[in-house]
Amino acid sequence: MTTQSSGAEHLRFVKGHGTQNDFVILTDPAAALDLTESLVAALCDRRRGIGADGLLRVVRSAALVERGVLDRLPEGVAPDDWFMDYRNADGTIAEMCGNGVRVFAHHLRASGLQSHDEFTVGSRAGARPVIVHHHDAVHAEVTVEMGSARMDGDSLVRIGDDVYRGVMVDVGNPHLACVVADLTGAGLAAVDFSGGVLLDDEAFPHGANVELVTPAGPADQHGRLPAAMRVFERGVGETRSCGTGLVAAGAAVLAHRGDAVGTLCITVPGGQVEVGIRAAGATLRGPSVLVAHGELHPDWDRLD
Ligand SMILES: N[C@@H](CCC[C@H](N)C(=O)O)C(=O)O
Repeated sequence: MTTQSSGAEHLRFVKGHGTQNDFVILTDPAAALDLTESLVAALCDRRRGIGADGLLRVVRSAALVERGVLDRLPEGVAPDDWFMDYRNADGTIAEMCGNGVRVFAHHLRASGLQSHDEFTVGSRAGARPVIVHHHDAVHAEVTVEMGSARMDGDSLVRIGDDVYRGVMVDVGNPHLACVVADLTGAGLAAVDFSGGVLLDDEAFPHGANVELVTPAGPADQHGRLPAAMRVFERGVGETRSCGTGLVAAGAAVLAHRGDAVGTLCITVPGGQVEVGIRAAGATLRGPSVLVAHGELHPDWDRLD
């Protein structure tokens, strides 16, 4: 985790992204770091720190319980599993991050912390089995078993002057997935998220991530339905991709068609991801890129 220089600690980090949803990765097996909200927010700040949509701490699951970060291990997570301790860019904790799990799994394989291609990643939402299809030091393709996408009624969101109706979807974390069937690609690109999103607090007491998704024609030669999506993330703002949001959007598009299962290829501003919705659970398959390795200066956050 650290190297010593002049008696001061230099915190090592990796920077990575999954379809341009980007993360600072800190390897901290024994949960020795005190990840305060302000520390995470400063690290994720694009001017003051490294800059990212979120932070992934790589930690042994048992260590989080021993250090009191978690009360108990989430369902299906073993004490020895590597745990993705996820934080949003504003420092808040979220239960799950789909793009994060792909990048996390890639980092484990590329760094040698994991020697198999199929293993389980722990998250606050439970165990997330992964398959690393191929990887090198920079690029990988990873499938994540995302668990179920539970749909639970409708709600509304205001974005600028427009109000959208969506379906509330729990993918371990909360989403409002709005299928806007008559929106063109250009119309989707023109939506202005700069004023944020206004949700129904009663429907989402802990906030939610909001997806606007538009189906984009018939299935491709692989039987995948195309769609396009933009997302506004809780604790971050607009991001160029959101893995849990892609699963929520995929389930919502299928429900809109009257289907319970199917496969989609969804385009987001940061790239393309394949989403499978099955009775047994959802899958997310897509790329991961490890962009850089670095070391924080011990005085990096001194403000004078
Ligand atoms: N970008 C993530 C989701 C991160 C958590 C989210 N902002 C929340 O607060 O629930 C993804 O890829 O799923």
